[in-house]
Amino acid sequence: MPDPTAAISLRGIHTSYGRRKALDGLDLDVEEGEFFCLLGPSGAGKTTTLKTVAGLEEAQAGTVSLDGTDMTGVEPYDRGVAMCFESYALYPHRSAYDNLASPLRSPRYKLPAAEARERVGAVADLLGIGALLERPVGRLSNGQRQRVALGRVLVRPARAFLLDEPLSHLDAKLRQAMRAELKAIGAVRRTTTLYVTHDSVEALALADRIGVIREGRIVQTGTREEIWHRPYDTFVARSFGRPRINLLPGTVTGDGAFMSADRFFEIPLTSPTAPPVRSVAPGTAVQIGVRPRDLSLGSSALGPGAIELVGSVYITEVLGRATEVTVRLGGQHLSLVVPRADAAGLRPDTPVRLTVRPESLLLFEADDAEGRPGRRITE
Ligand SMILES: Nc1ncnc2c1ncn2[C@@H]1O[C@H](COP(=O)(O)OP(=O)(O)OP(=O)(O)O)[C@@H](O)[C@H]1O
Repeated sequence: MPDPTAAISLRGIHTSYGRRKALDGLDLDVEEGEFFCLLGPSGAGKTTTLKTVAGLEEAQAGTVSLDGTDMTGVEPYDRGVAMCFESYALYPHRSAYDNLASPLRSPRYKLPAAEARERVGAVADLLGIGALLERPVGRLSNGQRQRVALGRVLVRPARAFLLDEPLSHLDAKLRQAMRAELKAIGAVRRTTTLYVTHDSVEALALADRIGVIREGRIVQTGTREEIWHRPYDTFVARSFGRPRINLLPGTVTGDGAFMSADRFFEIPLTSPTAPPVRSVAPGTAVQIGVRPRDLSLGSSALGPGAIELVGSVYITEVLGRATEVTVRLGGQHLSLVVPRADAAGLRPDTPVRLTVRPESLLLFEADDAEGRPGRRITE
């Protein structure tokens, strides 16, 4: 059943292009006024989801409801959503102002000229293109054009904005600045926004909630905290955080510890502060997950109760003010990120002690033979 209170509600959406499944029973609810990021790798079905909401793509099965109303048979134009594509269509010979104002001249809005001017001015200022309004779009940089394209969506009075990777053509610095501005626009307008990205940093920065999509289905929906601390499976865990979460294969022992696959090290799973583990039969193949920033060098850094591991340095790599240290533990590698000063003097083969708090450990089922990601076992 669609959620009648949700601004956007999708149920059981199936879409195929020929024999290729793009959406495979997708369910999604975006609440009124929410900034919702749909995150997933290339080909996961993100653009198809947006097009389905906009009515540009007809699903073979499933329902789309907007504000509780079933959209079956409703034309895109009448759905009241504004969509911005990654590839943007602008009028190159017309000014940025004209490009921004033209949607407001459509019979749908017919805004009084003064109000249209005011809306265009406000959006242009937010997007940092206020000074470029007189210039023909053909003479703007790619980044500036992308902002005009985004502006064309944001000027419209819409029940929802559908944005497909709108920052993808911007350089890193501008992306960061625009993220903050987009967040501000969201907060001011309180217009429901469904935002597609494959960039987890962007999703974490912008979203009220995130939906992680894989192979045409939503794997997990949650706030950034829920998704970070309680990832549904190893796919979601790997999708967030750079360097990536360490996932080491092993088994569960009879006395409730994790034993690495090469039997080189053991990690207790029953410390008083460790998250409870669903009961797993001894011998079950599992993976232990530890994020690189949750590991420290030296035995005392994390206080009493921390778990200690002993290995040797494999390689170090400076990442600005921090250093990524890859440590060899028997046959496996574990990556940690430490302040640069802590890594000074580390050379390949230097013996090191690592510590981690029990509460930072995540336990997952093993990924299965077909590559299906293992689900989280820790509560
Ligand atoms: N018009 C089309 N014809 C054939 N196959 C398509 C078409 N549009 C999408 N697909 C396929 O459907 C699947 C989902 O595509 P979609 O564009 O929704 O993914 P995406 O998550 O947006 O990816 P990207 O980040 O690369 O844009 C892919 O396998 C894609 O190749």
